[in-house]
Amino acid sequence: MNNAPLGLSIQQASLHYHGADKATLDKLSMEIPPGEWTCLLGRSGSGKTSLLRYLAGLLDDKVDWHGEVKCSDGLPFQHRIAYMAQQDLLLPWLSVEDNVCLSYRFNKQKVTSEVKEKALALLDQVGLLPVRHALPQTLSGGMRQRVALARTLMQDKPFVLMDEPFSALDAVTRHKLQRLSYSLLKDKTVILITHDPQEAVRLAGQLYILTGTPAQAQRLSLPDSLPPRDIDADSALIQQRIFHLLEQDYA
Ligand SMILES: Nc1ncnc2c1ncn2[C@@H]1O[C@H](COP(=O)(O)OP(=O)(O)OP(=O)(O)O)[C@@H](O)[C@H]1O
Repeated sequence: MNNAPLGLSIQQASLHYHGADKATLDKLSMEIPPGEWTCLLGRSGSGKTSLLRYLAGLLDDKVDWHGEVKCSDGLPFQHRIAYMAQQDLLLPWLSVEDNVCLSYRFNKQKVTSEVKEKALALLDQVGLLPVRHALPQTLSGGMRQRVALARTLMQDKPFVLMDEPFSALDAVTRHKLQRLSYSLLKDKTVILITHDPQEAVRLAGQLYILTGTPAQAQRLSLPDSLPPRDIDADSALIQQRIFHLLEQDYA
């Protein structure tokens, strides 16, 4: 099987919730390059989550959608994505290890010894092997998001859609988890929604900001350095520009 990372092209997309007065997105175009992180910013309500949920196939019966979504290999996009949300969505009655294997249970696939081995290897990578039998409520927020990250990796999909997965964490834990996620998802094509300009500039291979009502996507340039970036003068300037664009859109 060819495991080369895949890209995605979204062209002239419009999304309109049934019964809503006007469209949420209109004429939105984005190029998502393979094997990179594409970060998506925008004021609250601009339509970031709607876009991701539509791509994940979660809005098919709720919206009218026009436009083209094309994978670089020409095959359908849906069913080839993993989704990681702000809430870790761990099942409280399952152990850490069983939560990581959840997609197998959902798909009624057997959790074989090979599957278990893979889950344990991933828990080791996210530093949670010692707590594999623990229940989620006994873990800190950062640990729970690491379980969610291991579960996302367990699904082994070429596309990973992340909706503010680090936003509830303290600054240091967030920083560590950004670095860990970036290294473990290195062969994946990631779309990350964030409200944090610093996080966006740190992780983005590509940066879009949704502006206007209905929203369109505007691409911003990034420093020449490779992500994950440290804060320097160039990245601070881009953060400033993001703030400026967001402020204008809130006005
Ligand atoms: N099920 C729904 N039916 C009708 N309108 C909806 C529905 N879900 C969201 N919307 C509307 O679509 C718009 C975009 O919402 P969305 O949650 O995608 O924005 P967002 O940019 O992700 O916001 P935030 O940053 O606050 O999470 C909002 O005006 C919202 O009220």
